[in-house]
Amino acid sequence: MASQVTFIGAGNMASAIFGGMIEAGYPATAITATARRRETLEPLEARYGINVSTDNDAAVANADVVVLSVKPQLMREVCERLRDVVQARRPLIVSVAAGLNAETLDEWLGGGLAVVRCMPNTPSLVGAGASGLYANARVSEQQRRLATSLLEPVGLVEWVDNETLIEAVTAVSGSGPAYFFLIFEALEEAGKRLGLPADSARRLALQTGFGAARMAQQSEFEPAQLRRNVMSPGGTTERAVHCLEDGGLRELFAEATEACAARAREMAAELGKKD
Ligand SMILES: NC(=O)C1=CN([C@@H]2O[C@H](COP(=O)(O)OP(=O)(O)OC[C@H]3O[C@@H](n4cnc5c(N)ncnc54)[C@H](O)[C@@H]3O)[C@@H](O)[C@H]2O)C=CC1
Ligand SMILES: O=C(O)[C@@H]1CCC=N1
Repeated sequence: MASQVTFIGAGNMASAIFGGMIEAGYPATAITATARRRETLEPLEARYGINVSTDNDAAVANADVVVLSVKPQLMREVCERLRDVVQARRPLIVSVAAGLNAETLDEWLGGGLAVVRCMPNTPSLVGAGASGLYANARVSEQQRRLATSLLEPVGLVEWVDNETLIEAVTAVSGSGPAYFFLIFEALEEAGKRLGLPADSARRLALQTGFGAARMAQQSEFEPAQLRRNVMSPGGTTERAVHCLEDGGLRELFAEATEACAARAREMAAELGKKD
């Protein structure tokens, strides 16, 4: 029988994950999602056929897995209210919240729990996500496989063996879609400045990003070689790439990802503060 999975906080990330699970054949009847208001839940119930509830305690009472998917700032209150029912049931806890470490979550939930910390990203909504996962010492091999099977339907799953690496995952793939959206915006603007109609510029930019990613995933060559293959000596790409390199693109990515990881650490310190 399928494990009973309860999502606390039926928002974007939760619906991406359970939507993917259902598409991959997971029984909707084994999935429950909660929110504060019924209006949030009704469309999800109608679309996916999952169980919905505004009562977090009741939704956790029979769960094998509890996916914590409310905003990080709400997590403490949500966890502390769930403490009794979680301690009675002791399900596998999976958190997708940014900047909250496994130990803090475990403490808020009363302690001694198997906790998987996951950093997914929004392309999970279209089945092309990338998630980094970390398991605390109480997570069994079978629970690891279960967590993998929940996340794999919406994209790539990468386990890390040190929790601090979740900050690096956040900097690369959790926040990463925003970097690429920014590049698409900039490329579209640049295309327009060169005279392309706006809609053509956007389509060309997006398809080029998609094509480059797909090609790099399928190719036997690494991205640097694929880039060199486009750069004919003395040609157009060489000029453009030198311009980006001279402008400090690599250093900017190093700085941006460091800033991102530092913010994740800051959030962990702020949110995990003891009273
Ligand atoms: N948006 C992103 O790119 C990413 C988000 N995350 C994490 O995912 C988590 C959720 O983010 P989103 O889905 O974007 O937020 P969201 O705002 O779409 O979803 C949160 C949901 O929680 C519900 N909620 C609020 N209080 C509740 C309570 N007391 N009980 C039950 N449900 C309650 C809200 O009604 C809402 O539906 C966050 O912790 C965030 O850090 C992680 C990776 C990427
Ligand atoms: O910006 C944030 O805090 C969240 C976590 C990763 C993506 N969005």
